[in-house]
Amino acid sequence: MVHYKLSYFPIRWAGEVPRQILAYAGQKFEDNRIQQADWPELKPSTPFGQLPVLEVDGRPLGQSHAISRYLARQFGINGRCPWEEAQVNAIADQFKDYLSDIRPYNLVKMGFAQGDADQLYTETFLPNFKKHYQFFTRFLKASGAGFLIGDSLTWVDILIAQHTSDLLSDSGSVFATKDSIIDEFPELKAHQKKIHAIPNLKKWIETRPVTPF
Ligand SMILES: N[C@@H](CCC(=O)N[C@@H](CS)C(=O)NCC(=O)O)C(=O)O
Repeated sequence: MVHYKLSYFPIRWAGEVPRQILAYAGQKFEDNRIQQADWPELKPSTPFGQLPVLEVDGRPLGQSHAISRYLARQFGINGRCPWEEAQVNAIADQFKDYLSDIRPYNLVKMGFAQGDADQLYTETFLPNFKKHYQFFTRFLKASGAGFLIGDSLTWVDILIAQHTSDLLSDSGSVFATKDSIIDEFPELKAHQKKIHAIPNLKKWIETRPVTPF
């Protein structure tokens, strides 16, 4: 049996989608959470000096989206044909652009930078959130099946549903916001509920370590 070891810091962030793909697939894996004090010694041995890293029978793979794509392909949630795979990649790349656009806000919310969180919320987060959730809504409407691409689950459903869930007012996340902003995107709200009701994902979410992001 293949041995999967996912190394990341003890937070959800970039490690959470690979973890959820493994959980969705019912795949046992080593959920290796690295404490900050242990990181400097480990860093030089990783492919790109960063985490997450997935080890597959000891072979390391870096970059969170590459890890997610690899796992998604193994477990049948990377799109059902080359066109769907390309669409999945497009959503994943667009999501990275979105994260890059809202990075100043995220860094302050996570406590990694100083700044006026309220001002960044209004000027940086909100316009970019609305812009991207309009894009994602179009994909959900085109699918008509409650998934972003095609008529079945792909890993970008897991990616976007986790982000939506972090924004909910009762999420316990540092990114929790007013429900009214999610209410403007009913398709995305229903999408999050649908994806997180998938039994293996529901179980993972209920039992995973509680962290602020
Ligand atoms: N593009 C990379 C970014 C990875 C990344 O930024 N990792 C951060 C944690 S989220 C990290 O390893 N920071 C520690 C360091 O750079 O020394 C990915 O998506 O995997």
